[in-house]
Amino acid sequence: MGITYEDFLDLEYDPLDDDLVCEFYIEPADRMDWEAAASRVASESSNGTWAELQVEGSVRDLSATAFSIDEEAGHIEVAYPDALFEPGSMPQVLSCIAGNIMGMKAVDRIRLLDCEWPVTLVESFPGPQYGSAVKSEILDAGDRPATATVPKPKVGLTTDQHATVGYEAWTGGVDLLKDDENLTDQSFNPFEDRLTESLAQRDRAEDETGETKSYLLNVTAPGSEMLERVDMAAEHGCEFVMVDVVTTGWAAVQQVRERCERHGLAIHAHRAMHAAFDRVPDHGVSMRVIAQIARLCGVDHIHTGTAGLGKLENEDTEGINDWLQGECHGLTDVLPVASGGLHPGLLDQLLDELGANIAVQAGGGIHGHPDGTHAGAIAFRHAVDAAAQGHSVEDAATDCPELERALEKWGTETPR
Ligand SMILES: O=C(COP(=O)(O)O)[C@H](O)[C@H](O)COP(=O)(O)O
Ligand SMILES: [Mg+2]
Repeated sequence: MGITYEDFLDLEYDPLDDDLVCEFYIEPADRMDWEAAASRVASESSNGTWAELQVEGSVRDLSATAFSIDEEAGHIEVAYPDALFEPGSMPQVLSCIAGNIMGMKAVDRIRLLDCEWPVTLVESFPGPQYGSAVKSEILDAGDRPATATVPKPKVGLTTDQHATVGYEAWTGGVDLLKDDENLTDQSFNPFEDRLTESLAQRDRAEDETGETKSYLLNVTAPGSEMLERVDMAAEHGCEFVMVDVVTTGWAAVQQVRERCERHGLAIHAHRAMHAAFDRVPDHGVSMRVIAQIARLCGVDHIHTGTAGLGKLENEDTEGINDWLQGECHGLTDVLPVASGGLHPGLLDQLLDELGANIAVQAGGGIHGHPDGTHAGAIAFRHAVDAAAQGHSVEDAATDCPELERALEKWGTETPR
């Protein structure tokens, strides 16, 4: 029996409960009508190809089905049979639903917009260990956002300078020191030295403030080295690790998740490079899907933007955050991180948009304070506390000179 790509289309098909259903935006190529393009997407992303194939037996059980086409919206839906996927392997799932189809000539543009994950596939992934519960299980953030800061300049500080910035920020009220996305193990600030010296300053800050403080240590590294860094974090008493999830790749994230399970370490996902996939609105993979992948793989926090208030392009943050903290076959939720161009003057607007069950991160918005890091941290934390109680940052500034100075410098505007 011969199959061609037309066999991957059935507009009467009703997806099974254990099908993975993916929604794509597509622009069919000139020579392709909508049905042919939708079929080619289903075919190439499951087990077909451009040529007619002679196949026997159960091969067809692995074929995907394009079952809905909305030409006006440019959206199609494709149902993938559970048997197509290797349980628990995110690389293999993505090699299907975001693989060759991203570059095939049958479509001029294609964007994976959203996935409906079936319980069978969801249960094959660990999901987060803590999720937003880190705010109370590890930190003292309670009902307010967790706060974090990245030393700036993002790389170049010595280990001593880095740890000192941490001390200044922690004693100013920030919960978490965070490495920047490209700070790993460089000669000017070696990984293990940074870990031990920062944690020594963390201990000092905890003694002085009586608050729990911790460190989002960037363990990003090739293969087994990254796992060794996770072990070092645990050995030295750190409660978190940070991973650049897109540049390391999802198989590596899954390995880190497995290692972190052993140590009870929470995972902070930095998403550097995501914009290569999600910034151009008519092609690639949406941040919504990247966030879904990250939750399945088991990160506890992930950057999802600032609802347009910060310095970076943001997709539909609210929809992503709602999914990350919504029900999905019993998966633990994920704490969304708002970061990128934030400063104290934006925090009431930010919480109006995103609520308080988030983490908020500021680098320049703390270290760029006219009176330095410690004052910047005081201003940031005071603004967070006030915003979490529904007060404006202007009102909050009346009893916080450091916040008043921050507002004098940055006002309540988005930076450019
Ligand atoms: O270092 C920062 C922000 O520093 P600053 O506070 O100085 O802007 C983060 O890398 C960005 O937030 C990443 O972007 P996103 O959070 O959108 O992934
Ligand atoms: Mg950064």
